[in-house]
Amino acid sequence: MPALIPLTLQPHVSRSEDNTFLQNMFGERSLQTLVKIHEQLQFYEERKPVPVLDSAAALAHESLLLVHDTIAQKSYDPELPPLPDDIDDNEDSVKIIRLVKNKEPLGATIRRDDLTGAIVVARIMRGGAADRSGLIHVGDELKEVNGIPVDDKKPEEIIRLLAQSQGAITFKVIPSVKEEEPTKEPKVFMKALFDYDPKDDKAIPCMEAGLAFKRGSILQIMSQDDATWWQAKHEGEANPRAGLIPSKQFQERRFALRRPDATLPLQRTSSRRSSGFRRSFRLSRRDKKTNKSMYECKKSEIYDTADLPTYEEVTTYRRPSGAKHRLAVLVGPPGVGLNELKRKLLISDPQHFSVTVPHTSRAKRNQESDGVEYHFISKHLFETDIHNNKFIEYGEYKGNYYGTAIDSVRSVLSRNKVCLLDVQPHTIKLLRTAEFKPFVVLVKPPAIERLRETRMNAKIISGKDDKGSAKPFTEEDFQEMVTTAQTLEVQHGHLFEKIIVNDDLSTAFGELRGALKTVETETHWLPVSWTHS
Ligand SMILES: Nc1ncnc2c1ncn2[C@@H]1O[C@H](COP(=O)(O)OP(=O)(O)OP(=O)(O)O)[C@@H](O)[C@H]1O
Repeated sequence: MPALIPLTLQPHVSRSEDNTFLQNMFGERSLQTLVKIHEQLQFYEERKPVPVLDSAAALAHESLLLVHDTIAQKSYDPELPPLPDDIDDNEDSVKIIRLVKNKEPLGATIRRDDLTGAIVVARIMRGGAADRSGLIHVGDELKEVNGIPVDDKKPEEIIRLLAQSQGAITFKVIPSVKEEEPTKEPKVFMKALFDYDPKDDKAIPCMEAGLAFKRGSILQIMSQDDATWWQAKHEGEANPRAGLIPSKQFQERRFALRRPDATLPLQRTSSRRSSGFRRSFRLSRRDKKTNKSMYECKKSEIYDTADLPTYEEVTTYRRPSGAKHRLAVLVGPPGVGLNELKRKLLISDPQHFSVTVPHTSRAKRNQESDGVEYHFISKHLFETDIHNNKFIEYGEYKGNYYGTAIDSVRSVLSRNKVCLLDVQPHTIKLLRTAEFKPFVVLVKPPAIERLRETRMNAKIISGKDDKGSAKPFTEEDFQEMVTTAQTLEVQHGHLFEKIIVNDDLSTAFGELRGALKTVETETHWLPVSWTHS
């Protein structure tokens, strides 16, 4: 039934199409409902109704918020019809997108398609403005920005155009046929083993989209879709926007190319002494005369080319109560004070800390007991054990072998004690297993001026002669300590979870003890591979 046109309007309606239009409009049910609501409201307004419930105002407020929330949670993106398969190039169906952009970047990168020459969206940064809008997708072809055609523009020019625009930006795009699958927030965390600054990276497709980080940073990897550029953000960072970082594979390749010397054997930092693995033996020895340079390193010091430090996947770990402790590994240049720090730890809590008992093939002396100063074994057995890789480190001095057996470490750990072990840096990688979960600390010397001040009365056990006599530090010792520490940090920095400067001894000791306490009791990051053995 045609609706009636109000009388007041009738004289103005002369054309038949106007008449049809008005009839249709007044015939619409929604309009009629609105008019009815309007009339009811007017009716009640005049009667000034009293609320039925005292809490009516609060209820109304709550309902309003509920309605707001319901609406806010709904997606009102326009549902575009899928593109037909037989899309004609000359008849591109375009999509007009209007985004309101504040100061943050758009969060998308573009490139010129080699084949078609078109400007296409190369990637969408997770959590960025473009991603959150859900309207722009990888592969979309960009035709216009704010009405300016971009076909003939270089990607850099377009980026500039985008960076300059504030507020609403209108894009005209030809949507890519394949739309990206929405993915769940990934839970992959990587510890960065190198420093990275996109400003120094010529290869990055968009410097502004890069994410800078330092060695030791924990990164949440948001996307590994691209083989060369991952998307990541700093762990715990509230901002959902991801940045570009080089992928593990790509960075490894770059490191391998950048460091042709990586395959060369390491230069010994000191020809004077083969420092390091004598140390873990010395603490448990009473015979102080025959220590030090008596051991010759037998393990290879070849730099492992597989050790290109990029990223290591990590996860959170908290030592279950009663579980074995992580192995506490100390590394540092000769004379820096590792022995002193271990001694202080042992004295501070002998029930809690312990060291390994070394093995030797030399004959037991009268005052010695097997298993106290050393485990005394035959030369033949020592050689068999070497052959069977039973030693973490071993050496030979005056025809006798000395070494730290892996089982000695196990023995300390199985007594539920923290095992303090100091090793040569190249040994660390043998210990990096789920069983030992080594917590590796580098002890560094302070600046040389401070060494001169603090070590005035200290003595270094000289390795120049075989007697191992203790002598005051020389200027050369200090210099060597500083340069060795620098080399250690450059070559093995990625292996250290903690770096302590041994300036004031009690401060350094406090720091070391605090760090050990933290790994014993608190949640921290650990390589994923160590958590499922
Ligand atoms: N912070 C410090 N301040 C002053 N003296 C120190 C400090 N740390 C260590 N020393 C002293 O320096 C000397 C060398 O220390 P220590 O023997 O512990 O070194 P080390 O790292 O074990 O060296 P190496 O393995 O080459 O023997 C000792 O006399 C020690 O008391």
